[in-house]
This record gives sequence, C-alpha cells and structure tokens, in this order.
Amino acid sequence: MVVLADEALDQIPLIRSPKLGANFSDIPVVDLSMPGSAEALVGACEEVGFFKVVNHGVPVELAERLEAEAIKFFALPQLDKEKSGPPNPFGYGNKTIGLNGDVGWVEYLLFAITSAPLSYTSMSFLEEPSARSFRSALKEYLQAVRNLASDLLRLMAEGLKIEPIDAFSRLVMGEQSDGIFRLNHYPKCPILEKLNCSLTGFGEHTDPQIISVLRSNSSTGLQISLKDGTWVAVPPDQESFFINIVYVMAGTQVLTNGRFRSVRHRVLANGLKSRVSMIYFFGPPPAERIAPLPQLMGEGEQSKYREFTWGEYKKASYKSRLSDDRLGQFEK
Ligand SMILES: C=C1C[C@]23C[C@@]1(O)CC[C@H]2[C@@]12CC[C@H](O)[C@@](C)(C(=O)O1)[C@H]2[C@@H]3C(=O)O
Ligand SMILES: O=C(O)CCC(=O)C(=O)O
Ligand SMILES: [Fe+2]
Repeated sequence: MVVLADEALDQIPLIRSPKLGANFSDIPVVDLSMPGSAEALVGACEEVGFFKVVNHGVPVELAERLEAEAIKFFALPQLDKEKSGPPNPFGYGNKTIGLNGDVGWVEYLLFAITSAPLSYTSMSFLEEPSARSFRSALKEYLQAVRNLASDLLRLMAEGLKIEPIDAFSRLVMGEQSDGIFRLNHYPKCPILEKLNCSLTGFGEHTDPQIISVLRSNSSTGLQISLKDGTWVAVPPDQESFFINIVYVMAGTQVLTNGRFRSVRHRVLANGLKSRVSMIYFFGPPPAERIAPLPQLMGEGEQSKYREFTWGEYKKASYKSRLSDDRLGQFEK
C-alpha cells in the first residue's frame, strides 16, 4: 500500500468512540489437551460464538513462516502487487472488500481452496520461481489448519451428542467443499494518533461460512460484539487460534437450529503497528442442501428458513454488503 493520501481516508469509515479498545478478558478458551474440551467448545459456541484454542497441535513456526512470506509480499511495490488483482472474487485486493462498495484500511490476498488434493487459486506472483517458499509455507499451513478444523468439528458433534461424529466435518472436508483463505494486512496508519480516533480496517460482519480459523500477529484490532451490542477488543495472541462459529452454523437456526451464536466482528486499523491476519473459512460444496440437523430439532419444530443449497446462499451473499443479514431472503 502506498503512502496515505487524505482522500483515501475520506472513503473509509472513521470510528470516533473513545472507549474502543477496552480488552475483553472473558473470551472462552478451549484447551484441546484437556478432558472435557468437547463440552467447553459447545458451551463457547452457545454463549459467545467465538473462542480461543490452545494446545491445538499446529506448530507455531508454520504460521510464522507464512506470516513472514505475507509481509514480504505486502512490502512489494504497489504495481507488482496489483498484477495479482483485482479480486474477482479471488486475488490481491486493496481497500475494497467484496463487489458492493465496502471499503477498509486493508490490503489482502484471497484464495479459493479446493481439497483432495489440496490446492489454491493461482496468482501472478505465485508463478514466479522466487515464490517457492511462499507456496510451500501456504500449503503446509493450510493442511495443518484443515486438520485442526476437522478435529474441532468432530469435537462439536461429540459435545452436541450428534451422530455420526463427522456430521459437521464431512460437510466441509470433502472434495467439492467451499474453502476460502484470506491473508489480511492492515498497515499502520500514524495519522490516526493525531486524529484521536480509529479507522475501519474490516467493517462489521458475520462470516458467511460454517467455521473460520483465525491467526494474527501480536497487533490489536479485532473486536467482537457481545450480546448487548457492546464492542470489545480481542487481546491478540499469536500462538493461539481464534474460532468463529459462523452464520449458517449458528444463531440462524439453520444447522444448529438456533443453539449456537455467531458473532459480529470487525477490525480497526492501528496507528502504531500493522496487523497481519490469516483466516481459513470452511464451507460445504455448492450442491449441499442446508437445513437443520434433525437431531437438533424439538418435536414438531419447524425451521424458520426454506431449504436452500450452499450455492444459492453464496450467490446471494456476494450480492450483499458486509453488514447485511444474508439469510433474510431464505426466511419462510
Ligand atoms: C461484501 C462481501 C465480501 C465478502 C463477500 C461479501 O459479499 C459478503 C461477505 C464478505 C466475506 C466476509 C468473510 C470473509 O472475509 C469473506 C472472504 C467471505 O467469504 O465473506 C468476505 C468476502 C470477500 O471479501 O470477498
Ligand atoms: O483480520 C482479522 O483479524 C479478521 C478479518 C475478518 O473478519 C475476515 O476476513 O472475515
Ligand atoms: Fe470475519
């Protein structure tokens, strides 16, 4: 990203509340090495829809290697980065998010991920022989995070006492599944220090897939919205993963029939330190029919939504703005 011109800031929503940034110390923590982690995970999905995972088995060095490669990419001259964009919807993007007018103080690389064998959208910079270390860091990281997501989704089924145990994981691990991976860079924005306010990095939204696995560097910025609508800051932890139980899985009454919450979240740009985050979003194949799991329906209970396929939902989602309710059109 080039040096900030004030007009660039004009387009991006400023957030003026002075209280932003209070750290939220009650983020549920799920320790995968402890007995009872399935119950802890279900409790976190019901209460907050967001939790931190520790003792997750993914070597910290894998994330650090990919982070270092991402930093090298984002440090390239703007014209070189743009050879891998614009995102349609995949590729390099700068400040615009999606196709419908959302903007933020962020540049990013967005990849579609396919499984069996694991592969990702190619981009101009990845074709260069010099991108070998980027490619290998990316592949190893994606594979490790897939394994973690599969473990988490199995634990979720165990905690909810759903059979078969792969009821959720099979939805997102198959060959045609809809995986997306995003590398975000929120450059530091020193002018914010003088203005005494924050700048939207990534506007408020709920993630549209089934589950998202997020890792960031030690820079602040991520906030979640609590049940009462208050925004709280998530203290960064570069050795852990943050899990977002997302839209279709959660409060939408689609898969878990309203048992799980999905959390609205956003990222604010930092005046002093840039933030790098990497998020793997897991979704089912386009033809998958989305309806509540019968095991989670009460007797005689009806779903609030007409049945739809994942492909129909995604199509509608790409016509929406970040903060929209993307399920409205599927209500009965
Ligand atoms: C405005 C949009 C960008 C987005 C697709 C969408 O139409 C609505 C949701 C956005 C989001 C949020 C979570 C993920 O970052 C993302 C990759 C996704 O799947 O849905 C983005 C999409 C994007 O950046 O293209
Ligand atoms: O960068 C972050 O920490 C979160 C970004 C985000 O919410 C997203 O890409 O969906
Ligand atoms: Fe998100």
